[in-house]
Amino acid sequence: AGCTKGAGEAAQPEANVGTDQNWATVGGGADETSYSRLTEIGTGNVDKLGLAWSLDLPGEVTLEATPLAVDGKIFFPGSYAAVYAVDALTGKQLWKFDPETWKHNPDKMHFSFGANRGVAYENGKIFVAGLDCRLFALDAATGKQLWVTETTPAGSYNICTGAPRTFKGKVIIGNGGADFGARGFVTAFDGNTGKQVWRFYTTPGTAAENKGDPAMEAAAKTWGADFTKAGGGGGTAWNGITFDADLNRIYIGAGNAGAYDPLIRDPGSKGDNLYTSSIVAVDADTGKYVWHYQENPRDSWDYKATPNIQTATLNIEGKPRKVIMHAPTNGLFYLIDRETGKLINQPGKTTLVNWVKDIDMKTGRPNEEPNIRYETGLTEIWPGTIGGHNWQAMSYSPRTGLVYIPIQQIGARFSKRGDASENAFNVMGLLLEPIKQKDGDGHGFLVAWDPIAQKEAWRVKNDNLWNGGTLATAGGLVFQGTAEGTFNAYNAKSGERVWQFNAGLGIVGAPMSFSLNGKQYVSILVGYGGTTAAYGDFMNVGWKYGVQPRRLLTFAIGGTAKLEATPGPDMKVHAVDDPAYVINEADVVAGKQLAVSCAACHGIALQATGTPGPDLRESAIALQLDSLTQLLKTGPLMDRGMPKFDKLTDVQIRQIHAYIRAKAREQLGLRQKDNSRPGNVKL
Ligand SMILES: O=C(O)c1cc(C(=O)O)c2c(n1)C(=O)C(=O)c1cc(C(=O)O)[nH]c1-2
Repeated sequence: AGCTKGAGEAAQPEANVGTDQNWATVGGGADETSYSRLTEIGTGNVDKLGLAWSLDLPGEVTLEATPLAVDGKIFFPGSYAAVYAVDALTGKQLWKFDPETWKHNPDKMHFSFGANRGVAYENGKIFVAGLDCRLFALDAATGKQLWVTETTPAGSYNICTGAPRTFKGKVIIGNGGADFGARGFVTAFDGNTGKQVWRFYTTPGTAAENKGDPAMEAAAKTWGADFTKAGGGGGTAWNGITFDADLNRIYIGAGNAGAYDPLIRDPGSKGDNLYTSSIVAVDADTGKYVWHYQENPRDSWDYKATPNIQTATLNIEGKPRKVIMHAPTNGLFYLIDRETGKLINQPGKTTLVNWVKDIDMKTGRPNEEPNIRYETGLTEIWPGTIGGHNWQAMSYSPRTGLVYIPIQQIGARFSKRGDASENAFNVMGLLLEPIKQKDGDGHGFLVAWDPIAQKEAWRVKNDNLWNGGTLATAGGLVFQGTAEGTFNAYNAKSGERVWQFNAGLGIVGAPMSFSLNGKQYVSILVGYGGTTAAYGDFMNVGWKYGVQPRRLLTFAIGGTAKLEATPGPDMKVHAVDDPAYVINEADVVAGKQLAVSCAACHGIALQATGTPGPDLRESAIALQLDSLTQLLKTGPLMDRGMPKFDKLTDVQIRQIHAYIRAKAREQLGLRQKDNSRPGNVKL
């Protein structure tokens, strides 16, 4: 298994990289390279690539998952973790399983945004985690539930949006909630029984809880005495988790620290706050700590190590090295020796980065730029909290030796004072908002990155910021969907766009490829969304709730199927006013604060663009007090993802209604725009 012939100097060993016939885990192979070894679809015939079939998915909203293809069937989760099984040849739905999270643990719907990043497969079973963090095992043949287990404690702020991964008869899942100080952990369960095998926490607990656990005792030394009282924690592993069969390890991508401001979450300390913003290697059988590499010591900016963690063997200066490749949200690209957890080379900057000069190669610690820790109260930082690269999978091709990263160029303003706009969120005492200032800000880029030279080979600019993950293939192609609804293929060496398909709706998920009866297919879920869709004012892509269908698309050479034409993007907000309605200003002020709970699904300051819920300024239900009251109190749309808010009083509902009315009038130019910020966001 040497280097691929004729693939150029940078070619790397291809054996065992990625996957071929089946695409049995969200990242393709266990190595999370999102690489297909199939070659039928290539640069020579991609112009003949066409739609083989499509499946409409009524009722779905955001679709973030990479589907799986196993032995002729495609499996994927919808927005709220309903699992679909589809015949891979015909696109016919075979079965659907719905975990009905809203019945089991409806409170968790209050801090959700309708997204699930994937299912796992092993030994004839499909595994999926509901938003409420119950983990289900299903019979892949029938969709029948085999077992279910709770993965988080009752009453926790953890939600589960990530894909489980399987390894050696086990299934592993993490959770989210760091922004609210939830303590992160991953748990491995027996795939046959659902019994817990081990659990690894990514931040320490109380002294009593840490006692006797060396990894937690070591981590606790990097936190002050009062962090548990202050509610500090985080490090939630809500996306990247990778199994390394060579070394029998699991790599955990731990999220940001919560609260973001270290003085709030960890008063009286200057510690690193392990294992937040770190990759942690643990033993796959026992969950015992092996090493960690912290990308952002004492994280203060919502930087997360959660993007997908790739494993590979690269020939570097003539020697095979077992590596991890990682592009976390902080904008750097890390090449790490996976045996030791040490950096192999100086991390490169994949996007606009202003928080760090470089990394000290002796200690592995960043040499931070001055005034990035809001020393003077206001800090502008690139990348911002949305990240230089977020959960959208990057891919790696051994044939080019390049990694294909869905990059974002975006900054954030952090402030402890009142100098922010209505787009700012006050998250536990710290104001933050995304900012666009420099050329290229607010755009995504498909970046081809050389991990050994630590430099860019080429980049393609996207029209919008928040785009899909990538697929690299042995046919010399890179596939990516975009916010504006195109599905593109590029020449993996040159970055030239060689194919494009209009998917009719923005894409955030990643494509995958599989082979059936000797023919290669490429599939992708179409369903714009994700947390960044809530920044409607900042980034209008024009997708409307309930207008463009959510779909699974499958392509093959010679495919001739056509998508039914549907309305294109509409940048206008069709706000509705009732001139007879008299706005009570005190209600608007109170309603604005209450409406913070609506932001994840209806947009920050009610500015929605492709969010999982409608734009309330256009919503017939929300604009009438009676129907809004009915909706919030009785929860008739809970099965569609709209929570019940039965703890709200009539007065509070009236206040929310006044705010919706006011925002509709602002939109129509009938009222002065209010750019002031809402109050503190704390659960
Ligand atoms: O701190 C957390 O635990 C947590 C969880 C999640 C999530 O569960 O999806 C996201 C984030 N953070 C986050 O910071 C982030 O940018 C993000 C984007 C998305 C998404 O699906 O679009 N989820 C999350």
